[in-house]
Amino acid sequence: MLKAEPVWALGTMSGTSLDGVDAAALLTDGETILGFGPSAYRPYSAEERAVIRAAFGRWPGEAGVEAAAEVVETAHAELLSELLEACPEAALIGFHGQTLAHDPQGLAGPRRTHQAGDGVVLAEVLGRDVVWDFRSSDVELGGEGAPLVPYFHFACAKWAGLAEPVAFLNLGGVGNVTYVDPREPGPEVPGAVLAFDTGPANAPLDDYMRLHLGQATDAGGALALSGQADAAAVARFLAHPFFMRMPPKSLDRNEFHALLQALVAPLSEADALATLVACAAAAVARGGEHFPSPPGAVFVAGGGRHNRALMAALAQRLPCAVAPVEELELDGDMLEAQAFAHLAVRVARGLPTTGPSTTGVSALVGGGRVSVPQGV
Ligand SMILES: Nc1ncnc2c1ncn2[C@@H]1O[C@H](COP(=O)(O)OP(=O)(O)OP(=O)(O)O)[C@@H](O)[C@H]1O
Ligand SMILES: CC(=O)N[C@H]1[C@@H]2OC[C@@H](O2)[C@@H](O)[C@@H]1O[C@H](C)C(=O)O
Repeated sequence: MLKAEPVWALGTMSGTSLDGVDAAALLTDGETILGFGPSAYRPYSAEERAVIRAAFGRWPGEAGVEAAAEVVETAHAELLSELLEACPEAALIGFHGQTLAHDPQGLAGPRRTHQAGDGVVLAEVLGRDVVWDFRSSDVELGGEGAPLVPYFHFACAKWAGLAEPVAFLNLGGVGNVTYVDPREPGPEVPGAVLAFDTGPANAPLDDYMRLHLGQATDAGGALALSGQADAAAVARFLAHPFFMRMPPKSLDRNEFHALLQALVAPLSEADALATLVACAAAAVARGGEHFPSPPGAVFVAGGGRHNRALMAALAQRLPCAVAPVEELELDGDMLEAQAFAHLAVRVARGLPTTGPSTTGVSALVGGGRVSVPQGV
């Protein structure tokens, strides 16, 4: 176990959007952020993306999973070797892997979650201790296994010197939010954080663009901005049982796929995208009703903050200021990768990474396996 001195750690995220892998360096003792280091990004090629996409929804041992894991490991090994040249002092790596399937409620079989990519392989290749498989033990102990970034959001609020409750919103393929009260001493203290997935965010937009326009994304939200949201479709979306559940709660990337694509199928392309944007924003606003008190502001990270239609819809629906995390001098493209550096240090120090208020697990859990290079 590491001592409590701060160490440089690298963290990675390969998110549900499947655009590529983010990696970032962080100086932390697992509680306090002491500095941000270099970061790097490696997109997946179209071929690599297809291999991973073919394994979506699959569990270990099923067809295509090994090939997907190999793509994930290779991409991470390449990116992390590069980042280690910029930050050779990094002692530890937090490797999230790529979520292929997530069923913590056991809706389609046993309760389980599946991140492709083997930390043992990466530890050997990179010659560093690798912390990985962050979600399984939380799910095994009854939690949702997600979201995992909230304890890092708490550290970010402290780092930014905030003195009142705020929310951090990640708009990836799926959205997740953390209500943070930085007046509390630590994230594991009851009342310090409340976190949950808000609902689908960019995934339905990307899926629609790919299926109807042969493009990866609605850049800047331009097409959505030219359309009109269908209020009846948004109301039907909000009638989904997910929105009746109390947090903590989490989502599989594709849980809303069929419903949303069917709801917008009769609409024009611009109206369909405007409606999907309105659904993502409405889901966040619905989630905000669970906050114990109104936050001073919602700070947004993840690719969705580049979508002007989505940011405008959020500003319209939320009862407080909405701003990108850059307003706090944080990097909204690297926040998740930095979170896994922070979480790796927490695991190495034996500190919890999730708790009742973030995943619904009944006790504090330090989730993650540590693999040490054997040098063979
Ligand atoms: N310039 C842009 N304009 C509009 N949307 C964008 C832009 N840049 C990124 N996005 C959206 O953000 C998505 C990527 O966001 P991000 O990298 O935060 O997701 P992720 O980490 O893969 O997902 P998750 O957080 O759910 O795991 C893209 O797929 C796209 O939909
Ligand atoms: C199972 C899984 O990989 N979930 C992701 C996904 O993408 C966003 C949202 O859903 C979030 O809960 C989670 O990722 C972030 C990093 C988290 O665990 O905090």
